[in-house]
Amino acid sequence: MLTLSDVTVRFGSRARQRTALDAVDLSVAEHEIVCVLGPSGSGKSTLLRVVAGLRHPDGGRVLLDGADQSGVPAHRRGVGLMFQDHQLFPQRDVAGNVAFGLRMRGAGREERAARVTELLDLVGLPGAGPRAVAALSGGEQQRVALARALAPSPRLLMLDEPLGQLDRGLRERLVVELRGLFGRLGTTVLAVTHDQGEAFALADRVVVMRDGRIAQSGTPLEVWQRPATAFVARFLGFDNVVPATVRGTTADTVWGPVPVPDGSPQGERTLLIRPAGVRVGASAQGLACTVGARTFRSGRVAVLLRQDGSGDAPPLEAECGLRDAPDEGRAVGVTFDAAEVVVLDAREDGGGFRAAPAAAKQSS
Ligand SMILES: Nc1ncnc2c1ncn2[C@@H]1O[C@H](COP(=O)(O)OP(=O)(O)OP(=O)(O)O)[C@@H](O)[C@H]1O
Repeated sequence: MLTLSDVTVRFGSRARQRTALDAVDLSVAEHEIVCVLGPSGSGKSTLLRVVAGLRHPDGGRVLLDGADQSGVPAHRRGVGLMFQDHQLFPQRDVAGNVAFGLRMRGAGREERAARVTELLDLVGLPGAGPRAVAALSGGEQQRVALARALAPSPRLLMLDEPLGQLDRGLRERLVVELRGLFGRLGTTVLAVTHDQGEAFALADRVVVMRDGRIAQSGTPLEVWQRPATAFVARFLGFDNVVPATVRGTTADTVWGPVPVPDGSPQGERTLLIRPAGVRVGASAQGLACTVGARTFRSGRVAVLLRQDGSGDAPPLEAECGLRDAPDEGRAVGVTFDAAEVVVLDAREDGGGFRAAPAAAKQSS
């Protein structure tokens, strides 16, 4: 349905040019839900704007159903776009907002009224047509914005941070509803978000962006289980990511030898140890560490461990159950579970990116 081929977008004058999209190739199949994920400034919104026709690419092509869109204005592309601040018209009631795109298309009064009723039922706001948008909660406004974007039956629906403004509980609920709704309607969706939890819950396929390029594309499970690079791993909220030399089923790391799964790539690599694979036991066993900070997270405890006698080694994060998490200051021994260790394909990719994982983690 949608193909981006070698799409490049640059901003600014020649002297201070910034490449927002750098030769991006991306395809979205009919009925597929693709979520583009990435830190602030990685090019997510620019990608949507190029597809919507709100920004012309400096290079490359955008194809919809095989047709080149250069020269096709935004309103002729048949794509719906919902922005993060939902931009409802405050002077119109709910029905007036939902009917907006239909009115632009010249639909008659009866057709509009029937479609508004259908859409408001669909998004769980039956009978809300006469209500003033200012009197709606954030979540209700979000549903109205969604109904408005869906009303003209766009062949492709694009969502920019669709649930960005909402509190976490509501977001988690709405994201499940959205996935169900798109599935029932067979809507093709391209959404962008910086929230990995949202992307993983909504998408059939996740595309991770970094500096205007695609760092990884795959199903949520593929990306979660096997991040392509250290950058992707860190963006997903994993902090136990270190250089390693892999020989056979052992990796040599700053934390000493770590077992890796059979058949892992060999040589100079980057290692990811999931917190669930860091086993905390009695101090006589394994790597000697001292328990540092503990953080409660979704019914589990993230425990930061400092390796004794090694000021240089980064802290190790372990995931413990609520009842068995060791107290701060306790001396423990750490062993590793190879099943939770991933040898990443390339050596550390320079992705010393540390700012976003904290934000990404909060929502996980
Ligand atoms: N109109 C513009 N003029 C100049 N630079 C721009 C413009 N729009 C975007 N950029 C730059 O292009 C890059 C990509 O921006 P974009 O808005 O696509 O990122 P994003 O991933 O959507 O970020 P966020 O999550 O913060 O919305 C950034 O470096 C940004 O500063």
